[in-house]
Amino acid sequence: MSQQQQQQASSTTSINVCVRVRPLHLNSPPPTAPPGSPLTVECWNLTSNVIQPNPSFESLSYDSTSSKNKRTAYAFDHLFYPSSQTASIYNLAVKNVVEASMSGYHGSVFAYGQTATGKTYTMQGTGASPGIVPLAVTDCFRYISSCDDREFLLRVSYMEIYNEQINDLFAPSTLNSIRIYEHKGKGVVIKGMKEEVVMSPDQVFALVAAGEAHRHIGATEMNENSSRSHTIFRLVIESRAVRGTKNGSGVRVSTLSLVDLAGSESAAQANTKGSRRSEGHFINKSLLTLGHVIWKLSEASRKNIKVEDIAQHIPYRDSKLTRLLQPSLGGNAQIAIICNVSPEAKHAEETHNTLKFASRAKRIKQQARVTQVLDDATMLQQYREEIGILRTQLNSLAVQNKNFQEQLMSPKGAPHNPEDEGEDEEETQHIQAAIRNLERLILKSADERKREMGSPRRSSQPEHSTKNSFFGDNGAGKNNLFFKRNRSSSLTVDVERNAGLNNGSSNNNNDDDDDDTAKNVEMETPTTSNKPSQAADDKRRAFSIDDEMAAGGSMIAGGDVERIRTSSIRSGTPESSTSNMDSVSLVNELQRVQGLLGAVLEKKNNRKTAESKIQQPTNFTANLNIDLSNMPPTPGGGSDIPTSFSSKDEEITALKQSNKKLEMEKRLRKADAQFLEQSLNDKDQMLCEVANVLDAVEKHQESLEKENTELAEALSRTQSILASRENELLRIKGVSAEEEVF
Ligand SMILES: Nc1ncnc2c1ncn2[C@@H]1O[C@H](COP(=O)(O)OP(=O)(O)OP(=O)(O)O)[C@@H](O)[C@H]1O
Repeated sequence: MSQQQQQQASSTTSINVCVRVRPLHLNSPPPTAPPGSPLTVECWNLTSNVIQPNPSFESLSYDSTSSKNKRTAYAFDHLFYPSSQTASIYNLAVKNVVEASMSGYHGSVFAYGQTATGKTYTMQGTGASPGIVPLAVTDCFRYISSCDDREFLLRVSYMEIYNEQINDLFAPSTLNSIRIYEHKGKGVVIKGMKEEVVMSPDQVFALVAAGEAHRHIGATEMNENSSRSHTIFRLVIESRAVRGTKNGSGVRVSTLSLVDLAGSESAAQANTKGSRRSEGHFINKSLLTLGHVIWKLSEASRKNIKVEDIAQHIPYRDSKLTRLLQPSLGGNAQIAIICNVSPEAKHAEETHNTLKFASRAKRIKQQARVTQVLDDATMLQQYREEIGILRTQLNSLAVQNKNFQEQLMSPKGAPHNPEDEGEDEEETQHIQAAIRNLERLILKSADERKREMGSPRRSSQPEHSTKNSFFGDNGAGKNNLFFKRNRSSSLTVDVERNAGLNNGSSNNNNDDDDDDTAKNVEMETPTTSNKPSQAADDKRRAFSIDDEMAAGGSMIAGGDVERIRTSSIRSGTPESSTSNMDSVSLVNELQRVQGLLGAVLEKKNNRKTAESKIQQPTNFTANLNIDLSNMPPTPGGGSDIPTSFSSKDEEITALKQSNKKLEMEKRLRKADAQFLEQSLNDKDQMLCEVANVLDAVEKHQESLEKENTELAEALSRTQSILASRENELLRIKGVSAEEEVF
């Protein structure tokens, strides 16, 4: 599906870099100092936003090769003392990134630093001191409730990079099926990652808590709950103006990535062995690549070179971490980096390394832009369209009912059939439930909801509760669900129930009586995909199931997650195809490409069949014609007005049947359209994979050709050397070549 995108330019910004110094001792309250006053913590002096070595600790000395370190002072946007609360870090360094993401800019927040310096403490926090993730999530919903002119659709994913492998923390069973590839126009795409549409902070906390249970954590000498992986929590934000929308203003799509990096560690200090040691190796290697990328980006900024212009020289591909972070680091995002350090003298060298990383990051210039998607590639737009269709159905049903009632009231009206009325009522309830379900996923402020409900354009029957508490009974900021999990234990039953994880459906904490009615109606509904309530329910679950219609919105602006979709193509990755490919694998690759092309053609054929199905009248329409033409003649000899009671009755029954069939046909067409769209998306996907593979094959072919040319050149050089040696030999022997032959 094409994605018409529009980007609004913004001014250049720097990365907001701050440093948090961990308390020296965890079991006693950290020393405090009035704001701005100096504080000495073991081997570091902290003053305002400057951190420098404490000269009185010179005797402890670090590595003799780094004597320069002993005098280096580092200044940052903010310096947080050991007594600082995460909430003040959030307010000073992160809040503006979160707000920027809500208004359409990509945003990223990283926690970086040596092992055991408090990265996870900062990102997740505790019940008493919530971390960046719960604070940011709560703020996002707060933003929505105070935003009167836009509506939002939020979805989340949670992943980790463990030993250079990406794991979906919402769906650990998808191990090995997640892939990253570069899509022309969409940038870096992650394929196979599960996303959940979310409607309240508690729902997000429950999901994150459930995801945490799958995260790799292990004990080392330095941290008994050490993260052995990098984790990325990602929120995709779609938003749209609700009033005064001009044509072409589109849907804004942005992401907020909250990244808890694993800590760098020395195998000796962490005293790791076996698998812990190899985990440490992967962690250090990816952090080294991240450091390299940051250094290159900072050098580019120092030389006033645009990051986009040198993207191919930045080693993003050298690790999964930098590959995933490429869209954030690549210039188009608002970024905050929280560098966690230890004040302990024995870690001074590592602390210097972190501070140097932070200083380099500070130099990087970003140019974030708002991305607007103009076509229907966003979920928000698709939901809106579906709601529009359902409302039209509802209105026509109401008109139909009104006409019917009028007919009944007329002196010659048909006899009342309570069963018919029941059916209509049921159908109305289905449609209303479907609208409610879709509307629930679209978030907006309470004022906006009230305004909508008062709007004469809407149906007179309320479809929504005026309650707009995203925050449930807990109230904003309590985040109880988030902290139910002990890092090393599994989830409580309570959390799983709240997350709605077992049935794969998104949970709504604001369920009221109306919603229960909706659920009952849906349960009674036969499960055909063209029932409106089912269609809506399917959409609601769309991000919890494996086989899913693509909505496109999640792949926008690069680096986004492509939602899980069943694909016939699972084997091999473009990345693996590009390296060390011998001729056998080249042949295999070509065969694979042929297979993919075959699959694309097959999909195309399917699509054609579906299209012709839509163009032809359906059986229902055909039957309808027969039914109408076979209507019994009226005993008035062609008069339009039936004279007998029973013929009127038959006419009404026939009309009702034909209406029902028309409705059915409409739904069938809708199902066909969905099928078409899915086919189209699948085809897009396959074409993209084919393009990737062809790229890889072409590249390999080029390298083989180059190798051939080199070999031919080497051969001809060897032949000429051989010829000259032979001539030399003959000359030494003193005979001519002809004499030698005879
Ligand atoms: N500012 C702080 N206040 C109180 N306790 C803290 C603080 N920072 C860290 N801690 C505690 O220090 C310990 C280690 O912190 P944490 O696990 O967050 O480190 P980390 O940097 O994420 O380590 P790793 O990289 O190994 O995962 C935890 O027990 C944590 O609660």
